[in-house]
Amino acid sequence: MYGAPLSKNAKKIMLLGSGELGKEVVIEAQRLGIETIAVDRYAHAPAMQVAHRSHVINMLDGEQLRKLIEQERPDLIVPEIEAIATPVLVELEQEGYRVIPTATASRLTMDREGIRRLASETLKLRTAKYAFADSLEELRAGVAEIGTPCVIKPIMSSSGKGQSVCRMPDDVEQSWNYAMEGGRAKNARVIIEEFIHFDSEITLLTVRSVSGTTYCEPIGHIQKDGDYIESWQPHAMSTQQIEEAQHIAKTITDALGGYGLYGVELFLTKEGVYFSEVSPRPHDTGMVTMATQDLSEFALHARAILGLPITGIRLLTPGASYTLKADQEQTNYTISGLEEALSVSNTQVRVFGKPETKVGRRMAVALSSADTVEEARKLAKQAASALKVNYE
Ligand SMILES: Nc1ncnc2c1ncn2[C@@H]1O[C@H](COP(=O)(O)OP(=O)(O)OP(=O)(O)O)[C@@H](O)[C@H]1O
Ligand SMILES: NCC(=O)N[C@@H]1O[C@H](COP(=O)([O-])[O-])[C@@H](O)[C@H]1O
Ligand SMILES: [Mg+2]
Repeated sequence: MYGAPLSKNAKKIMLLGSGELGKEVVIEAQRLGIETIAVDRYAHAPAMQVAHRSHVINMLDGEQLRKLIEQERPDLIVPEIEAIATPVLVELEQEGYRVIPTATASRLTMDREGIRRLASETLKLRTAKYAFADSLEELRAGVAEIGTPCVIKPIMSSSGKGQSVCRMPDDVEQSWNYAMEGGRAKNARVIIEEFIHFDSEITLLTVRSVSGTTYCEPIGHIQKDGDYIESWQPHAMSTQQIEEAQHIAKTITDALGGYGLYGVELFLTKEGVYFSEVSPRPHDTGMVTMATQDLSEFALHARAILGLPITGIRLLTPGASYTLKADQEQTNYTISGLEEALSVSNTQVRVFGKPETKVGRRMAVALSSADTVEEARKLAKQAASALKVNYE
């Protein structure tokens, strides 16, 4: 039971992080008559453009974060990125605020160490071998222990920022410097992971709601430099692989708890399924569900966090997504080619409206459906290739 947005009985959600994923969550929440507040580190972020109001703060600054939450008093605090002062969210939860899915889930997934130790050491899930390092010297020792090739990532980063593959011991210094430039927080800690030669990788979207735990059909994807380029649904898997994937997803999401949609990232190998990481929120590769499912991952997240039932998730058609990325840093840009992209059959485009481009920044995505995944992938790629970022 709640009133109209902006009225005294409104139900308010506050998004911490306001990128392309949050923009769709805001749209879905508004379809249910929710008042939405978008927060991020910069103005005119995508979700801010559709929310009722917005704030620009440094979300890694606990004082600023607490002050804003106490001023707005949202019913639900909905983290949309990792880089947030999560200890403050833990305190606020103890004081009676609701954090989605839980403050502990956002604290543990804020950095790669918390979630990796939970998955591997506490829950005994199969993961790549790993070590941590706080300095170049420790990194050399970590690489010697794990062996090459290995993957080196800042413990707090996303979309592949600061991530590199270290192919031989001589690469260590370059990987260290790259990680130091790419990390989100000024934290000089990295994870070293054994390189897994997987056959394919998937995201298993897993929803925890008042109706229980439900899984979407698996989403296959291809990543380049640690960031997703292309995804499709459903990804062909054996019954045994599906069972193993769902078991891992259930184990990790039960441990993290709460209501909401999780993106469980898994590697499929000959030796079995590996847990890679988990987002306690909609996943970038899951944007494909806007073209494939009756309820997209964003609609599912909105329903779940509001405590509303989810009686089933229907895959209506195979589909695919393909991203458009910028390759320069500019404040003035245009996107061209929409006419051509939308001439591709069964295709939609989402333009995020980010105010600036950066090298490798995702600016839009093409979404296509077809009778087969192969055909959908071709269409989405064709549409995305027609789009172009132009700079002044
Ligand atoms: N140990 C590994 N072995 C092989 N490939 C890996 C490994 N770790 C990461 N990768 C590759 O890099 C991609 C990105 O890694 P990861 O998901 O850890 O980074 P991220 O920055 O958290 O990305 P995102 O925020 O987009 O999920 C993976 O999807 C996979 O393709
Ligand atoms: N892999 C996580 C992911 O895709 N997150 C999405 O990207 C935004 C940041 O984009 P930006 O770096 O372009 O501002 C986040 O706000 C979220 O929507
Ligand atoms: Mg990932």
